[in-house]
Amino acid sequence: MDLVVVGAAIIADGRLLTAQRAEPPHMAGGWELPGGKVDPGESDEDALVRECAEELAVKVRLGRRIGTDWRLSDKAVLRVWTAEIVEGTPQPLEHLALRWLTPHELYDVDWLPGDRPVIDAIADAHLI
Ligand SMILES: Nc1nc2c([nH]c(=O)n2[C@H]2C[C@H](O)[C@@H](COP(=O)(O)OP(=O)(O)OP(=O)(O)O)O2)c(=O)[nH]1
Repeated sequence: MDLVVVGAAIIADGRLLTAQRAEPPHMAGGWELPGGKVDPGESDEDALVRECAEELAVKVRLGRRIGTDWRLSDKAVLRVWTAEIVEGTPQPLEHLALRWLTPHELYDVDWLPGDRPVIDAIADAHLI
């Protein structure tokens, strides 16, 4: 069974929120979608709402799924949903930094390799 990682494409005012990883060392400094691993027995959607609360101190409402399973490695897949913030202002509680990217800035950060096709899909579908 693949390990499932869930990620949120949080969009507000035509911008996409991205977060800079603090660890592990080989990923630190790379930019990703907020999210994390689904716990045993937890639904993907519940995990994503929980991770956004833990990492960003915001309550999110999930929207549509972006694509299907995006392969991260031979053992893990990434599943992504659009999301909107319904409560709070994002704080980098577990990240080095946060950035809101306009469509023009979408490729200005050093995305984790696994995220690049997802960002392409977001751009192609004009989700921001
Ligand atoms: N959250 C997130 N993780 C990603 C993305 N792209 C990507 O390759 N990953 C990788 C990085 C990590 O190896 C893994 C997610 O692990 P994590 O450390 O964020 O998960 P977690 O919060 O549940 O952490 P932990 O309980 O293991 O400490 O997936 C992404 O866009 N968002």
